[in-house]
Amino acid sequence: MNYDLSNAPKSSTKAALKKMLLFLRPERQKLFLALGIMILNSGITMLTPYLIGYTIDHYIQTGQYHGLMVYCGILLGLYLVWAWTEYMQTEVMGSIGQRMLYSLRNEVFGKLQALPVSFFNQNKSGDLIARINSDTDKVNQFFSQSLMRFVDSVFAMTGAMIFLLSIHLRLGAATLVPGVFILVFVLVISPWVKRKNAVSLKSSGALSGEIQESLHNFKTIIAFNRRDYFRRRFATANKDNYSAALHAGLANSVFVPVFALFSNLAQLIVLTYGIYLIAEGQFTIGLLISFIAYAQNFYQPLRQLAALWASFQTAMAAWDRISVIIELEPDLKDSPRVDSANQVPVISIAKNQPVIEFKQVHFAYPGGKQVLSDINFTLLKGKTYALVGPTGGGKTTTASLIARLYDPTNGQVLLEGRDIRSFSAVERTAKIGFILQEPFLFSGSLKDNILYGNADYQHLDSEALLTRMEQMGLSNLLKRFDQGLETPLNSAGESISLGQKQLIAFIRAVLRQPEILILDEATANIDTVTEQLLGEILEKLPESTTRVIIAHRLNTIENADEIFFVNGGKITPAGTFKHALQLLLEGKRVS
Ligand SMILES: Nc1ncnc2c1ncn2[C@@H]1O[C@H](COP(=O)(O)OP(=O)(O)OP(=O)(O)O)[C@@H](O)[C@H]1O
Repeated sequence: MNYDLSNAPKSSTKAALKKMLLFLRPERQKLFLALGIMILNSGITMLTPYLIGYTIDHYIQTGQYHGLMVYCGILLGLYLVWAWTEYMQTEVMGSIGQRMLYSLRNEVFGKLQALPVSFFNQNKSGDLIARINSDTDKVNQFFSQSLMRFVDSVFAMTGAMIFLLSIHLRLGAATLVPGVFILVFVLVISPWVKRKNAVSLKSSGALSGEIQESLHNFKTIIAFNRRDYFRRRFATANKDNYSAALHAGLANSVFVPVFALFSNLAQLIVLTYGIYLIAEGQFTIGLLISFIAYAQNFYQPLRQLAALWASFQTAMAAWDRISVIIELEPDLKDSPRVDSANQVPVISIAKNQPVIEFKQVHFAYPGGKQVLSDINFTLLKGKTYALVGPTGGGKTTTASLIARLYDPTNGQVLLEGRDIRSFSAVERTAKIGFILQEPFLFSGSLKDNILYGNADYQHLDSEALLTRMEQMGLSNLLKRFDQGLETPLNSAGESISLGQKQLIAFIRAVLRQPEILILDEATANIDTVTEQLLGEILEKLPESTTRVIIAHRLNTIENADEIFFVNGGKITPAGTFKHALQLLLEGKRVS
């Protein structure tokens, strides 16, 4: 399946909005509350100019100062309520935005946890970080700041429009004509603006990807003195981002002068036409003052809408980048037997029975060439197997299929006689332990790292854990660490050696006592004395444990019960250790 997010199709604004509203469902009540407050706020904004005009015509021009005082009091009260609604709408919408940001990030991150390895092969982590971190914040900013002003503006404009048309139909209609031009302009220009914003977000994702890649590989960069090369690559990505951001900024700002021009035009129409109407005796000064205020109430928010519209377009482009992840369906689907209430009981099979079977397995990485074709072999419970073969021959790929990091493109992998896809992830990972070529460590203590994913021992204190490790012969390995179980580690494991990292991965996998233990070059960086110790520990594992060892160092596989030669898309039994050695030296596949 193609998981490349950079080629994902863009959705229409309407479809994107629909999906976004679904996401806002839990906030329905709060949104209605905010809407109520906004209506009150806009109602006051609409009413006050009319009251001012009325006061001028009825009390100031006639000299009735008592009435003037009463209306001033009413206006003061309304302004106080208006100030309260301003505060409340910021408060309510701000909290909706923050909650949305919180659940959006959880949702996207949760989806990433469910996606298969091939997704991460096809997308740069820097870009994914940008999507989780800054794109979600763009959506939040729209919700917590812009949406409220957006709705506010729409209300204010609708109210102003009603007042303008009902005070004087013709003058009102003439005042609104420039608004129609603005509307047409917005409709025509918006798709272009959204596109510019999408390009800008994409390039800032690419920039994060570039930063992440060079930070991740900083040692190699320094060792090979490739700083200039990466500086140039960064400069290119930075320039692309700069120019995309500049274009997006220009696109976003195109609204402001156009809106301002047309709203000034509207003021001109009100003044000239209004004064003409007063001269004709069809209009009063008070009404003209109200009218000017309403025209402002209509065009002021319209000007604001220009900026808000840009924020909306950015949020929509960001939402596209987020929702494409949320909607991804993992292609590593479990077969239905896992989900049924009457799950097939897992019966432990006896020693020397088939534990793993490959049946006509074909495999190719997405967009890549065929790595394995028509593979058939069986691994028996309790035996030790070795996979040997030249670099790039397909050993890790075979091991990844045994651990179901990928599904075959064709054919079937059976675990204990059942399609491996019919096991839940929990069942499968309890049975299979995989020590990868590059051990994964996270920040915390050595103890945290070796108990990672071990539900049985998670609760053990250090003393109980040490006793358990002693029984399994693992405690001797702790001598390779100054502070034993409490040795602090950072996420990249920079504070310890590669061999030490492999030891941690080894202890972690062995402690779980899986039924099948796969070691992919797991001891390549460990000295021969310690390696012997590891060999003894592997010997101590229950008799029923099946071991699959991938190693270039031949002494590691000397004691294997069976050796497979992996090369050129084929896996063939290599017979004795001597024969395997000969094949490796010849570097050719068995026919
Ligand atoms: N994530 C990937 N995406 C695309 N192709 C890949 C990926 N991983 C491996 N390959 C390709 O699949 C083939 C087999 O790779 P694999 O890692 O299984 O070889 P290997 O025998 O384990 O090599 P080594 O001894 O170097 O570990 C290689 O041609 C490699 O380029």
